[in-house]
Amino acid sequence: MPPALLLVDDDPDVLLAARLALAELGCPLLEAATPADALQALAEHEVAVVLLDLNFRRGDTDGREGLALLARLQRAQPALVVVVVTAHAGVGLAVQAMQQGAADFVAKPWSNERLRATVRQALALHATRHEAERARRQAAELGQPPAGSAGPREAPHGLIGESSAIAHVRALIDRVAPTDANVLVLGENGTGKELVAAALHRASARADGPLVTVDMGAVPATLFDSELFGHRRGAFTDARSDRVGRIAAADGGTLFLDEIGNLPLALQPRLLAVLERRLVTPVGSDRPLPVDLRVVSATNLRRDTLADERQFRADLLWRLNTVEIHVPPLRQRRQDVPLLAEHFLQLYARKYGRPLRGFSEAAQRAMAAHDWPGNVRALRHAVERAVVVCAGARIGPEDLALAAPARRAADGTSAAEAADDTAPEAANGGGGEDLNLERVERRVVERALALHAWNISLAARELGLSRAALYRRMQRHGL
Ligand SMILES: Nc1ncnc2c1ncn2[C@@H]1O[C@H](COP(=O)(O)OP(=O)(O)OP(=O)(O)O)[C@@H](O)[C@H]1O
Repeated sequence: MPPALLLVDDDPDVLLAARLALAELGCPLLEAATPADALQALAEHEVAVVLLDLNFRRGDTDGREGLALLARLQRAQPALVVVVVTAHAGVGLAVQAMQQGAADFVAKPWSNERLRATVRQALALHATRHEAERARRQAAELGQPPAGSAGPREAPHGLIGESSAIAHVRALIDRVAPTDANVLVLGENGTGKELVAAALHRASARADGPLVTVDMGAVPATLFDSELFGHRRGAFTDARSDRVGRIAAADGGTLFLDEIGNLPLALQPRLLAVLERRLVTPVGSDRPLPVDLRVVSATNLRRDTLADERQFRADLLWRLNTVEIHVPPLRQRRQDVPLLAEHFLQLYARKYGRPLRGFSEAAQRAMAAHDWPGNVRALRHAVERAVVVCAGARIGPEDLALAAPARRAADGTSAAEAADDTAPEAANGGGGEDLNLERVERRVVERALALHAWNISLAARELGLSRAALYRRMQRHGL
């Protein structure tokens, strides 16, 4: 159900007229005839926009009550978008309302077209505010918790864990962040490399500047120049307007080059040239622009693969890895599993409104024995899934649905081997071919991941999916 539009007026005829005019917008309409009704509607429903008649009490002409209600509505819900309605002579009042935070105004008698256009814009504004709020919450979740709310071992890096390995990573971040040194973050997929990059940015002198991420595995070679360097209008057929490239967008901040190991050899000199000269020339322009940025890059390739000049140019590597931070796989820091699991449990219990009492002992044992080939991301997905499906007060091993390789990994089989022989018979009780679409999909996703050593970009390419689409599937299957 989309959030509602609340109409506040004590004149039933005006309410009816507004209802008729706005019905075609397709969002739920609520009505309130008094301030108390309006505040109650706000408490009981998800409201995006309020259409508030400032002179909602008949005979009231100075709009005092309307303005007071405007303030109370905004206090109750800061993301709310309020459009005020005034009598035709009341433009001064409308201006006053807008100074107090109303987003727009409509004068009576209104034109239905204008009213609809205004409300449409208000709904769009609410969607933007809502999205910004969601992004803010997500950023907090990802490691920028609001002051005072972080757990003791979490702040300020957002990197949870008490293993000496993660303590070492945190100490390196502290030491390196204030310098302008380029940093290369190494580690398997899902170990937290992006969190490290974000932590470096936040703790640097560039924290007030932008942090711009480029997934080097996802930029098609044909769009590389335009995406990174930008283009001028008319530079090629589809260039209808100027476009700022990602590198210029990071000016004054940090450029995070994710999956740098996937940058084709042929394109590497282009990136190197920009990093060496600190000048970027948009496609179709002959004026290089100076850029001031710090580069953090990340890859899941092993150090020795990266050092192989047939894959990666030594001069580019040398530019990127002034400092290297290695984030170890979760199986090498198993002490972090309980803390991370507990953190994700609290996060998702809140998100899904499920007051769970923790993990059963068997679940804790299963998590401790698991190999976690997908690292922290897989743990996060497993706990989210468990929170959603758990029927009891505590999460059991069956809720976690750890993939077969995990359970076998505890007996010594490697995760990749086990992923490779996830037998269909296991799923359908031993006979015939298992054609259950969900299970087939899970197996295929698992195989692609195992085949590419959990390199998300390569597995996504193999499956013909975008990285985001693969992440969604991994999440659904608890991988
Ligand atoms: N130490 C940690 N504390 C809390 N959350 C973590 C930690 N490490 C990873 N995560 C979480 O795990 C998920 C994966 O982390 P992230 O995206 O940083 O990994 P990555 O190594 O960059 O993965 P990829 O190589 O696939 O892009 C994210 O949801 C992140 O918040």
